[in-house]
Amino acid sequence: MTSGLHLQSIAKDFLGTRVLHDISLAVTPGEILAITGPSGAGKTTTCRLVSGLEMPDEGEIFLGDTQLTALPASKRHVAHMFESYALYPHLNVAQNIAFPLTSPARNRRYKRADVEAKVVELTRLTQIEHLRHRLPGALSGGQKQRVALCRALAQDAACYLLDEPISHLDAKLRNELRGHIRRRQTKVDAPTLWSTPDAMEALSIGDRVAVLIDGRIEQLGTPEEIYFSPATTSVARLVGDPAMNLLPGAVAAREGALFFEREGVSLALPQPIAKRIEPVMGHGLYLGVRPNAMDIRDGGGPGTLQMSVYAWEPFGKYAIVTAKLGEDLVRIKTHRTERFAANQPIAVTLDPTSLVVFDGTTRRSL
Ligand SMILES: Nc1ncnc2c1ncn2[C@@H]1O[C@H](COP(=O)(O)OP(=O)(O)OP(=O)(O)O)[C@@H](O)[C@H]1O
Repeated sequence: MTSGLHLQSIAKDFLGTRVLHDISLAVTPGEILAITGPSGAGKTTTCRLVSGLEMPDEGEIFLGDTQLTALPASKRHVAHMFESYALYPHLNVAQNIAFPLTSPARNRRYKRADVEAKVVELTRLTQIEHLRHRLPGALSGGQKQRVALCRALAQDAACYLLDEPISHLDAKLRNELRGHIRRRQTKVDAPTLWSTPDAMEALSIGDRVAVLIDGRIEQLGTPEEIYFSPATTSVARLVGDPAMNLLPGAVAAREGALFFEREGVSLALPQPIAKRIEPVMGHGLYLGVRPNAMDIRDGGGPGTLQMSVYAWEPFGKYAIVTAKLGEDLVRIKTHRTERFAANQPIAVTLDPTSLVVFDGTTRRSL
């Protein structure tokens, strides 16, 4: 007896174009797998394949020992929260949330008091309790989104699919709800797929994260693996706020050490990185530097990079300085609170222990 959700080598075509390639995923009961990727990467299509709104062109989907692809959507016991909400316009908020529990199509019967208790619990959790008697037409986008979320979470499903469940809420509510929903879903005996274009949201909600780019899983791993060891430059570009800086350059060997070099930059690479680079000496490469692994210094000197300020964005305790390094723009997260003026020269140091190196041709990390 297997448990959890398994997607095995799934492929999907639309109008003769392949939009999902060889997708294999496993999500265990009580686990949240966050799927993140840019718009059009295939997140919604993946959810729709699991709930039965689309059929795969290749591959199989199992929920426990049941082959889902052989079942119609109504028999899959999957709670699907749609990105478009899909609320019933003639039912009020409470009736929309209760609908999957009270609909005659369901085999399980719930007591009225139990349904009411679920509605109260979930509307309270999502802070829409006061709207329980409103029709969807009289709700804001963010309120509708919370109704759709409650309707999915209210179900005793064998699998939960939450497609961009909190994207239209304000930042404070998003932060609060992430924690509440994480706590709730890791206690249920069913897997959860959470789709979001916001990679940082994916890292904070998922036990594991799948990064989907152009219909392919670019990387599947723990939030720490995705953040600290992005497998490719595409993942590196997606993750982080701001994302990792990627500096193109080359490696040169001098005096028994390896240096990252580009116009105006010569940086000795720490030994562990140098070892990984040796096999691809002579290739171009990208040096990946997180904005918080750089610091702005008062003076120049060996090991510092000379840049000029392009833009300065203060955020209270820290600021983001965008600076020009040759033709590239580099983003630096600094705890220095003074104002940086446009074109001001700055000296920047890098923390060598947090550098990531990518092959310039394959764009995979070394
Ligand atoms: N019914 C359809 N017919 C044709 N193409 C489709 C259809 N549905 C989706 N696609 C295409 O499939 C690809 C994946 O779309 P999908 O909606 O799964 O992406 P997504 O990652 O969820 O994007 P978003 O974050 O914008 O919602 C896109 O190129 C999209 O245009």
